[in-house]
Amino acid sequence: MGEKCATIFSFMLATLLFIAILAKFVQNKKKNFGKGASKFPPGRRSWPLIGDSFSWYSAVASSHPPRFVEDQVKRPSTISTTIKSFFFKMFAERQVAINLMVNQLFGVSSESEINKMAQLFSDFVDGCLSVPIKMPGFTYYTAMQARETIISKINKTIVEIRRREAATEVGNGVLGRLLEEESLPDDAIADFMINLLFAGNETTAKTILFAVYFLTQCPKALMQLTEEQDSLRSSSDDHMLTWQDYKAMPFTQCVIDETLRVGGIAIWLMREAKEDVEYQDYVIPKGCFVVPFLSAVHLDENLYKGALSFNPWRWMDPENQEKRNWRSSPFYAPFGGGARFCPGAELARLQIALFLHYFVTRYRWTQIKEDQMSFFPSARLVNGFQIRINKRLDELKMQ
Ligand code: HEM
Repeated sequence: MGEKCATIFSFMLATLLFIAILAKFVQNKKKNFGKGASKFPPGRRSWPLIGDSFSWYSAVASSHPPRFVEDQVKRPSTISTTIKSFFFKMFAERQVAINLMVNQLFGVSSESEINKMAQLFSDFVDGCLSVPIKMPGFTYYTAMQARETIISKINKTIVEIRRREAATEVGNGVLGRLLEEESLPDDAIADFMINLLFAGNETTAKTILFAVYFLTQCPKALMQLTEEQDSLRSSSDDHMLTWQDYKAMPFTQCVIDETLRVGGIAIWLMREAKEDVEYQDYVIPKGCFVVPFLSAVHLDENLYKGALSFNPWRWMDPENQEKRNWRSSPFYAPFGGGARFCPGAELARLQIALFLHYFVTRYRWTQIKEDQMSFFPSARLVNGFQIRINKRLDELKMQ
């Protein structure tokens, strides 16, 4: 019953929000039109109230989200504006990633503490993309409760670290390091920690999943990557990778780039025009949502030949070297760009490379169920990517 009420409330609130956004949109449109030579960017304006939510949903739930942009944009254009409002809940298939993040950020190593924190964080993430109703029974309410508990735990840890005067000791994770910066107030530190947990949580884990998925579909790439990683392995006695090893993985880097191009988990970004923005002959009116649709660029056949296929060798082509610069290329931006560029990009790439190294040099696997990508409610493989993993024969012999 409670759940039913929550659904009705959610629906009503969503409808009200749609209307409010629409009203704002119409108001802005009126205000900005007929102001001279400037015009609205090309493309459909979408339906009243529902916007393009249905076509958006059907595109992102498929394995080819750029279809949304392809359907919208009648002639080539890099900008598409639309009204959108959608509420969705994320799936909870991220335990391992959360555990790792909790361990690294807070320096917590007790398993029960990590699990408790991970559960709280999972509740928090679920509520971040839900209808904001702060009443018991609603996901948002649970999330806000979880957030409070996380903050109070962070504050307790801060007090404890200070009491032990252990902030300089290695092992306190990012939290300990932040405390060394005495100028930061405690609530800013707590906020920063929560943001980091949120941003770094699923991203790397999902990209690793997609990398293994693509490699499974492309045995030739898997073989070349394994050869590269095997050669690095045999060159060091203790099997520990060094920074030099990391820098000597050209093909692995191509695999990472291609994974981020075909299966980049940030398929689009969200911005709001804070003022009228002029772009070429057009004006994007203040208040409009602007959606830079990254995957529409990454999967554009005009930019990438055979854009839909996983082809890591394309990044060896001298013609693609300029395009490849993920820090500044307008054609390849898996980590965003500009002021909000992902600060975890280098770390994520390193983690992916390390994972691939240890995975392919130690294990073999077989996919046991067909799968496909979907990007709703978040990037995932619809059947959970079921594989059977075995230790490599040479690994077994060494034991
Ligand atoms: C493959 C993994 C990752 C991908 C594809 C990715 C992608 C992105 C993208 C596209 C943005 C820009 C969002 C926007 O412009 O609205 C972003 C922002 C951000 N990312 Fe990542 N990210 C990854 C891993 C990480 C990791 C591991 C961390 C932290 C440990 C992290 C922390 C952040 C933060 C804090 C922001 C917000 C920056 C700001 O708003 O100023 N990311 N990420």
